[in-house]
Amino acid sequence: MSTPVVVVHADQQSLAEAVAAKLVTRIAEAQAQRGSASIVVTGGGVGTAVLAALNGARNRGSVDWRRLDVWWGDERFLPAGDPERNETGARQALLDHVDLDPSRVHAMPATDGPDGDDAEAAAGRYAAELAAAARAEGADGGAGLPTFDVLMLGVGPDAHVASLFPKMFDPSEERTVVPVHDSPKPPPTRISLTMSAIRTAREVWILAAGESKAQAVGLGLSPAADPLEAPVAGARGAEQTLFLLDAAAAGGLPPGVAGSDAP
Ligand SMILES: O=C(O)[C@H](O)[C@@H](O)[C@H](O)[C@H](O)COP(=O)(O)O
Repeated sequence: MSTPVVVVHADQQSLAEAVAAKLVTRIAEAQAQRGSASIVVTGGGVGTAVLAALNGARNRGSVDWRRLDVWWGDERFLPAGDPERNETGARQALLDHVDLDPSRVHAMPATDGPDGDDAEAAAGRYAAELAAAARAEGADGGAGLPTFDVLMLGVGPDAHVASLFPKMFDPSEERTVVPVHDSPKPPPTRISLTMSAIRTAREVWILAAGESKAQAVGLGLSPAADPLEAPVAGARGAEQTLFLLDAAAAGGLPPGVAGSDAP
């Protein structure tokens, strides 16, 4: 498990642009190394701003979009095309504007999909899609997950990540995808990767902007925090964990944790 590194940008827009440029670099590196790349995207304000910035990034031509897999960390369990779905926001911000292979865009199921409004079955279906990708990659160590080069997560003011809310998930859950009911953030029914699935990613990038996130970010970086109460404190990448923040979200860093200012 990697120790988090904190990078602070002036404001949300410069954060989004810097993360987008960095993402292009990581994707291009992964494609050079193993022929393809895989990212996990997140819903929410900053996550969507990053995808919009990626659409406008000067270096976006370095990505071979046909050799990119796009997965979701969580989804709001609503009908396809609903404006509240994370998929809808991601498509509008980026995915509809680049030449992706549609079979590599792995949206989470919608309530008008094959499982209807059965969130358990929909979560199981997504887990099966992940497991199939792991088998196709030939590198499945039994976890049922393909390689995730970069997994991005927004953070809630309550310190949730993906749809793992404080005291509402099982940190030792062995499944890779779970249904979530009675979410404190609307809508109430969601689908989410589990903490164990998140932690298999090579790199986990936590994205946060605004003063309302400062306390959650502080908890996420505090060695004393209990991940069950502050899920962001458990979100770590296998090789690297980055907290990519704007100045306001970096307002409550714990003692001894320094954020380096972005150049
Ligand atoms: O579907 C969702 O709501 C998310 O995936 C959720 O985990 C989100 O990323 C955070 O709540 C941050 O959202 P904001 O950046 O909008 O505050």
